Amino acid sequence: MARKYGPVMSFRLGVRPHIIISSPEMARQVLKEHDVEFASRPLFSTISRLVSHNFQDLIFAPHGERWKMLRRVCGTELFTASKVSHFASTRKRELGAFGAIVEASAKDGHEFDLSSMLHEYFTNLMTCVLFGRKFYGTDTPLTPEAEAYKASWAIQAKESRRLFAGDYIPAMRWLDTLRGTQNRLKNEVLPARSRFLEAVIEEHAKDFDPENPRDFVDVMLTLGGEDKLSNDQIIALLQDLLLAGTGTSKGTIEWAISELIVNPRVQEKAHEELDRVVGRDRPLEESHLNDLPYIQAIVKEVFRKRPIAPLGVPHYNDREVTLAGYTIPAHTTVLVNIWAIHHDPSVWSDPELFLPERFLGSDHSVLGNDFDLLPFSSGRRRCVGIPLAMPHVTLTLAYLLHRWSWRSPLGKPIEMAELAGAGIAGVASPRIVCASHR
Ligand code: HEM
Repeated sequence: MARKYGPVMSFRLGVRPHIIISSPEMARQVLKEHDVEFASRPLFSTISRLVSHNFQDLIFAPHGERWKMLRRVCGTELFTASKVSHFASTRKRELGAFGAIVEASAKDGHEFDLSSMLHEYFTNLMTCVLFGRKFYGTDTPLTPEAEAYKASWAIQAKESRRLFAGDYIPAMRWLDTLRGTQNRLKNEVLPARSRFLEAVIEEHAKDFDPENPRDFVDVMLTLGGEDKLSNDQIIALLQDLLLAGTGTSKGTIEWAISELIVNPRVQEKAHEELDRVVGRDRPLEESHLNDLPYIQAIVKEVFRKRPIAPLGVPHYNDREVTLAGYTIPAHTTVLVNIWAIHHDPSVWSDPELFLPERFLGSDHSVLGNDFDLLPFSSGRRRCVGIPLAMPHVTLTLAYLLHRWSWRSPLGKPIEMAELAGAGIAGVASPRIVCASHR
C-alpha cells in the first residue's frame, strides 16, 4: 500500500481523519521537525479508559503537563543506568528459573511451547522489577486478589483486540454498551486491578527504605514535590509498564528464535561467537554482551525485519499542521508505518532476507536517531523503556543461544506469518520448537 499511495496517505475511519507515514524522510518530519505538534494521542472512549486506568496513565496521555511529569519520572527515576544495573540480579535470577524450565522441557528431544514459557518469564521479570512479586511458577499459591488481577489481564487483552463502533461513529455507541464492554470494565477489570495494586502499594509503604529501593513501587513512593504520584497514578503507570514491557520483549524473542531456526547459517555464526567469547563451560553474564557484536546485529535485524509495533502507537495533533505541503487538519490520528520503512527496498537491500551482517561495522542505531530504523519510534514520545528493553531482549536471546541449538520439530515447519492485533505484530501461532543442549 505504501508503494502504491506514497509516503503520506490519508483516509477516514468514521468521523476520524487518519494519515499513514511511510518513508524515513516523512517520519523525520513528523517525529523531529513537527515533534511537538504531533506529540499527542487520540482518545478512544472505551479502550482508552480501560487501559489508561481512567485516563491517569502515560502511554495514552495527551501531550501536556501530566504526560511531562510522568515521562520525567520515568527518565530521571525509573530507567536510569543505575536503576537498570540495580536490577541485574533480578534478571539473572529470573533467567536462571526460565532456563531450568526450558532445560526440563527440551529433554530427550521433546517439542515444547516456547511462547507460553516466554510469556510467563517476561511477566515474572516485569512484575519482579515493578513490585517484587511473581505470578507464575511460585511454590506459594496466589492470593484470590492476585488471581483476580491476573484474570483481569486476559479480559483486557481480549477487549483491546476489538474495534469499538462508537469510537468512530458516535451515534453507534449503543452497540458497544450492548456488547457489555463498559460493564465488564467497570465491574471486573478496574476493581480487580485497584484491589490488588492498592494492597501492593500499602504493603510497600509500610517498610520501604528510600535509600535502598527494592523495586519500582519503592522508587515511586520516594517521590515528592511536583513529582509526587497519587496511588491512582502509580497504578496506571505500573499497568502501562507491564503492558508495554512484556508482549513486546516476548514477541521479539519469538521472532528471533523463529528467524534463527529458518536461517541455520545465522544460528551457527551466533554459536561460534558465543563459544569464542564466553565458552561452553562458563555461564553467560550480562558483562559479555558488549563483546558479542554478532548477537547485537541479530537483535537489530529482528527489530528491522519484525518490528513488534508495525504502526507504532498512534500520534495526534491538537492543531492544524502543514506537513511537506499537505494540510493536516487538527485532530488527525497519525500512524508511522515502521514496517514499510523497515522493508523499503530503496533504503534496505534485500529487505525480505534476514541478514544481521548488514549491521556489522555500521553505526546504525535503534534509538531513534536514524529514521530508516525506528523499532522504538523517535522524538519526545519515543519508547521510554529502551534502557530496560535492550538488556531484556539481548540477554535473553544470548542466553537461549549459549545453552541450546534450536530447530523446528520434525515435519512441523515454523509458521512465519505475522498476526497483527492491538498494534502488536506477534507470531501467528505459538512457537512449538525443539532445543538441544550444547
Ligand atoms: C522490544 C521491546 C520494545 C519495543 C519494540 C517498544 C516499542 C515502542 C514503541 C514503537 C512505542 C511508541 C512510541 C511513539 O509513540 O512514538 C513505545 C512506547 C512506549 N514504551 Fe516501549 N517498546 C519496548 C519495550 C518497552 C519496555 C520494556 C517498556 C517499559 C517497561 C516500555 C514502555 C513504553 C512506554 C511507557 C511507552 C509510551 C511513551 C509515551 O507515550 O510517552 N516499552 N514503545
